[in-house]
Amino acid sequence: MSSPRRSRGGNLALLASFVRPHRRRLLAGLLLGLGVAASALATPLVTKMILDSVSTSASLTAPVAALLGLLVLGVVLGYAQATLLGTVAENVVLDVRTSLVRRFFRGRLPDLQRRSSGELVSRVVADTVLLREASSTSLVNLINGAVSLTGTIVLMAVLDVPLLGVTLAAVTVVGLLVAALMRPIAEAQSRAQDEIGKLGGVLAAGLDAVRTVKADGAEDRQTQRVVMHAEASARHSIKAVRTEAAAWSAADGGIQLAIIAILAFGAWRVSTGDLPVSTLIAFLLYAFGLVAPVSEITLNVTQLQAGIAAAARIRDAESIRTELLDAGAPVPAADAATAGLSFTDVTMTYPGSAHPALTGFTADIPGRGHTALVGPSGSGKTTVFSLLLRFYDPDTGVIRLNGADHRTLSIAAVRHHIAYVQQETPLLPGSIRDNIAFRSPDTDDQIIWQALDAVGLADHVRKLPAGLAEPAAQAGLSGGQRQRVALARAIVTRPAILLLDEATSQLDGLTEAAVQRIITDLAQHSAVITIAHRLSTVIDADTILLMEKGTVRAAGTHRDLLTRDDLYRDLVAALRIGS
Ligand SMILES: Nc1ncnc2c1ncn2[C@@H]1O[C@H](COP(=O)(O)OP(=O)(O)OP(=O)(O)O)[C@@H](O)[C@H]1O
Repeated sequence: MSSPRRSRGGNLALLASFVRPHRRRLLAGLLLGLGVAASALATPLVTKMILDSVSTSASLTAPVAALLGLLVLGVVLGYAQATLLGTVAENVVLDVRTSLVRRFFRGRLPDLQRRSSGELVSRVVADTVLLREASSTSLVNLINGAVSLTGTIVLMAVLDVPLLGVTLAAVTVVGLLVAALMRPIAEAQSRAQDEIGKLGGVLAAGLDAVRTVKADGAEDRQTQRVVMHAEASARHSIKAVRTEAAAWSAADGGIQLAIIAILAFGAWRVSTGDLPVSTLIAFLLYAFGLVAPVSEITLNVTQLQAGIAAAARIRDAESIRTELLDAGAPVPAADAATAGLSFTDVTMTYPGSAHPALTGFTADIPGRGHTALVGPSGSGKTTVFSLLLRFYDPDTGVIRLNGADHRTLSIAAVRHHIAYVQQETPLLPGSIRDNIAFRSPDTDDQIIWQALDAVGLADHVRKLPAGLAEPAAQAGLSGGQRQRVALARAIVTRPAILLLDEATSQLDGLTEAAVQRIITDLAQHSAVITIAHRLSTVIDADTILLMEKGTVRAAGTHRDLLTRDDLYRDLVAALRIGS
């Protein structure tokens, strides 16, 4: 995704919006910077006083002391400014990182799925670094540089107007040249960062699928796909660096040329008696002093531009809409008449999709018992789960939970009511304990061990060097064991509804038996809804909902459907789940 391009004014306002919460400290940083600039500006004037004292044989003590005082003042104020601005910069980065990460985890699924996770990671990791300099140091240094430049020019005017004319001519030419180079630099920097975002996306996807990449011998091709973006980024960055170097050289060369012109013109005026030598020396000191603000302005404008582009990308990531997790009513208590779930004529089309995933889906699922969803690929089984978890809302129709319209309930309350075991069960960061007590981190170890026992993993975990504290990623868990960890996570919460998307593969005998036991056990007091992929699961289901093209084609028990539905018979035969 390329970053949005806006007007310069709009971009500066965008950058300012990140800085606004820190404006007081930024202002203090600016004032300290002005102090540094003032002490630097006063130095040549005091130098002139010393030179004049030499010719008039006056005491040198006061001007030398003033010079030392200015030196100490400059150093102290400079130190204070650097630490203050550095702290502001880190705080801006921390604020942005915190708000982005919060937004990503609270983001609506459709918005998140439109972006690659690698790109989102690069927003938090890389773009915030560019924002750091721009949002504090560059902004303040730019103002300091401009003030120093103006101050230097004013003091030059006080010293000698004809020499100032030479200086201004040089500064104007340099300024115009540098300004012309700024836009190409900004564009190249922005393109380089866009490529880094894409690189993050391709790299993360490739690493997620590293087993497939290796099995298919695609290491080099995959590397090339990532490196292609790194190369493109480097190409744009090199272009930016070259143009920046041209801007620097123009600025530096222009000022050096001005100094030579001042020296030649000034020396001639000294020789004609129009200019005292001390004035020429003071003027030259100011001319040398011009190098610093001019290069400061050049450097900070380029940094500011990079930061502005990063700010635009960060704001774009912030357009991910968040879920209002707590708005709405709690889930009503179940009574005999209303307990469970009902779908009435539910239709749902994924954003951007031409065909509905569910159409006229109607079903009643009791508050207790095992309901299995069976159907061909793409028939809408996962979509039913996504609607129940409120990852999406139906376009039309009503879902009721214990009699209450699902949409009037708070998302947090609905999800609290449900445990979800995905087909692909990624391990979460942290230990085995963290993975199982994910929903309630203070769950008692005894309950965790019971859950591990129920899924047949207790012996395996006991043998791990750190037991429950073993980092999950290092615990050497097979696909089936990972699904059992997810099952253990689901049952420690004693959910009112368990959604289980059964693994199509990876189920060893032990896992299959554990799944079976848990379904039977939980179904005594909860609604267990499975997307069933094996015979043992469907045979035991109290009700099977046979789905086709986003709707319920038939409902009944395994035996029922075997006798009366061709599609079910075909599915049973094709999946080899039938007897
Ligand atoms: N995020 C999405 N965006 C657009 N269309 C989607 C999305 N997810 C699913 N679909 C489409 O919605 C329809 C139903 O998909 P769903 O995943 O619910 O089917 P399923 O029965 O679970 O399939 P499977 O058994 O293969 O997992 C399919 O046509 C699918 O292509």
